[in-house]
Amino acid sequence: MPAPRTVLLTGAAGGLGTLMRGLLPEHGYALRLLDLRPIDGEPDAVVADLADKEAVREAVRGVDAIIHLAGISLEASFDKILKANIEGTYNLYEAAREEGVGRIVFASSNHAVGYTPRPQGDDPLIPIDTPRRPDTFYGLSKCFGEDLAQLYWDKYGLETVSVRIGSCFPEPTSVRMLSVWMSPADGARLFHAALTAENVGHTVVHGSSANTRLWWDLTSARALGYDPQDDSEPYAGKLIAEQGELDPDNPAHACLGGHFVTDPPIWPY
Ligand SMILES: NC(=O)C1=CN([C@@H]2O[C@H](COP(=O)(O)OP(=O)(O)OC[C@H]3O[C@@H](n4cnc5c(N)ncnc54)[C@H](O)[C@@H]3O)[C@@H](O)[C@H]2O)C=CC1
Ligand SMILES: O=C(O)[C@H]1OC(=O)[C@H](O)[C@@H](O)[C@@H]1O
Repeated sequence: MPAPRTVLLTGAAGGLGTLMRGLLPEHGYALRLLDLRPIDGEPDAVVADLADKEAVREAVRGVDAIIHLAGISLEASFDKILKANIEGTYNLYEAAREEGVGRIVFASSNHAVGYTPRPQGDDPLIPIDTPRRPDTFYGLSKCFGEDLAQLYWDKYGLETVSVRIGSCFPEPTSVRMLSVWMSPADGARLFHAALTAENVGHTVVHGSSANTRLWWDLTSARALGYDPQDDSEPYAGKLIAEQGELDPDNPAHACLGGHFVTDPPIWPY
């Protein structure tokens, strides 16, 4: 596959989309933007719902690859998740197949395996082939997306890198995030590696920085050429002083998915 230049970024108005709009052009990409919501200062962005199959097909036409971030990013009712994350991701893959797009980078999540106990003491890091244990309907939709990606690779030769993102924000804001944080700059490095590595088929990777307190194995991400440069450790002293160490007897501290394993739906719309 020739190196992609023009990349459709779905979910471009969101938190991660906004960070990536700032960082990915430095890696040489021309971005086409799509979101449900208009984006300030981006009059050419496609404002469309993933439910609108015609609009999605038009948006993917002519791009070399897609970074798929759009969707509901927290727990919500099953009906909402079904529409945005399950049907929406299906519509995007169908459009990509019909338009001959060669590769998608799919924003999966740690919540696809959120009930996995976090390593404690000398426990080994969580491997990338750990069994699925979604912690929410949201996490379940990410399992669906990964399986859809596998189907479209096996059946149609459309490649995907599914990135089980930990927490990608400018700074970690909780003690848990010290272990799963992905700095925005490392996020852009990982997306770049996922777009350019050869022969990925469908590859699943963990998405985080090289944190001192890492909970999961980054081998499959590094095999794409990802070389993380950041570590959450400088934030550790302040966060632990404010919040205390994780309590292994608290279910919301005992699993990879953190409070997603215990909280009710929190999507605001
Ligand atoms: N930020 C993080 O740390 C993590 C993010 N992810 C995933 O990465 C992606 C981006 O996350 P964030 O930027 O944090 O979420 P966000 O909620 O800030 O952004 C999501 C964007 O998708 C758009 N969107 C929602 N439904 C849509 C639809 N039907 N059609 C078109 N656009 C739609 C929203 O308008 C929003 O701008 C999400 O898929 C999320 O599940 C996964 C793990 C961690
Ligand atoms: O686990 C986490 O920290 C993150 O995981 C996700 O999948 C969510 O989209 C994000 O809003 C959370 O902050």
